[in-house]
Amino acid sequence: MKNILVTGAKGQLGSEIQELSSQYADHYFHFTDVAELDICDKEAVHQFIRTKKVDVIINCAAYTAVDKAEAEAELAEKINHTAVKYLAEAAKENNSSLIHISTDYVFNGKAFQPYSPDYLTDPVNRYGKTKLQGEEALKSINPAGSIIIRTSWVYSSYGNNFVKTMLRLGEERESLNVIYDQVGVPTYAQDLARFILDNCLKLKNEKIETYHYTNEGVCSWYDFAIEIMDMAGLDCKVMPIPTTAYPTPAKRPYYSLMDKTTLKDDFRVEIPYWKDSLKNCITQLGGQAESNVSSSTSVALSTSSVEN
Ligand SMILES: NC(=O)C1=CN([C@@H]2O[C@H](COP(=O)(O)OP(=O)(O)OC[C@H]3O[C@@H](n4cnc5c(N)ncnc54)[C@H](OP(=O)(O)O)[C@@H]3O)[C@@H](O)[C@H]2O)C=CC1
Ligand SMILES: Cc1cn([C@H]2C[C@H](O)[C@@H](COP(=O)(O)OP(=O)(O)O[C@H]3O[C@@H](C)C(=O)[C@@H](O)[C@H]3O)O2)c(=O)[nH]c1=O
Repeated sequence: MKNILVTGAKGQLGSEIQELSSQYADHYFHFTDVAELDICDKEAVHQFIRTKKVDVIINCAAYTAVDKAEAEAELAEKINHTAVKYLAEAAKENNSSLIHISTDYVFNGKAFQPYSPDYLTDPVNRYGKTKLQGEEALKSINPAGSIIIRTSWVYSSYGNNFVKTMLRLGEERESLNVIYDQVGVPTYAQDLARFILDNCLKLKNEKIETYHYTNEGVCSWYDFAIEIMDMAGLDCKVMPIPTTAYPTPAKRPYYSLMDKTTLKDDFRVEIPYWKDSLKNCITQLGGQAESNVSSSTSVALSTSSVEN
């Protein structure tokens, strides 16, 4: 039996872990979000981990608003860096392991083959910079049995994400411009949650390992949007545009593919193809919709009923 603390439990990944947790009844879970445990509160973090005798911390808490982070750099830095340091220090003191989640946005997007976990990092925006600072803090403190899992383009039926944005805009508009020259891999938070719960609760490594977990395959945001509209049965026409035609406060990496070889070798896992997982999520959204909107006939109709 492991005593597990999940931070940021109301976010996409935290919610998926929460939903799956009943299938892992041999463990005890503490689900906390900022109201129950603010990870920026050093004393509260130390006290929680010490008094609850936490064995494993799954840090799903983060500042994830990529564009807003350009203006709120200090807050992003506090949550994505300083708080990770507090969690790592508390983990080290209490012999707990820390499973920390990071991002493809630590890379600069200029590569042309998938980034290995030890490839040179060089974030192009504030969010990526603060996430990299968090990784570095964790590595230097090095609590035993801890890992960093970098993932990308996460979506879920919970929280806010690209899939739910596309479903909403797809209902509201006849056409939509979406960037075709940024490529990466969408990741269904439920798949990542399952991977963590199945594989990461009993790690024994002495030195922090960094792994990459995304769904299989590759696409651009444009391809992703086309597939979302198609699977949801929406008529909205998706038009491909270059990054230059969609100015945003934060730059995004053009190329975000990450090499999963070491994760697959070490954990012997099969990872779902992105389109199969997207279908599962859209089906789930449809199911949630039907229970919320009695006259709903399509998945797309329903997204606002589950939007935060
Ligand atoms: N979303 C994505 O596309 C990707 C995410 N990641 C990483 O995966 C991890 C999980 O992401 P995801 O589930 O999407 O994130 P979400 O933004 O959905 O969830 C993060 C949660 O953390 C909470 N939180 C914020 N500040 C604090 C705090 N001080 N103390 C405790 N909780 C806090 C948020 O609350 P509130 O909403 O109130 O701020 C929210 O509930 C993060 O580390 C993220 O960087 C990596 C790649 C892609
Ligand atoms: C809404 C919209 C977005 N886009 C583009 C902008 C951007 O390049 C891309 C994705 O936009 P979003 O703002 O939804 O996604 P973004 O917030 O950049 O997503 C990132 O979030 C963080 C937390 C991560 O860690 C990353 O892995 C990644 O998932 O799509 C369009 O081209 N058209 C549109 O209508």
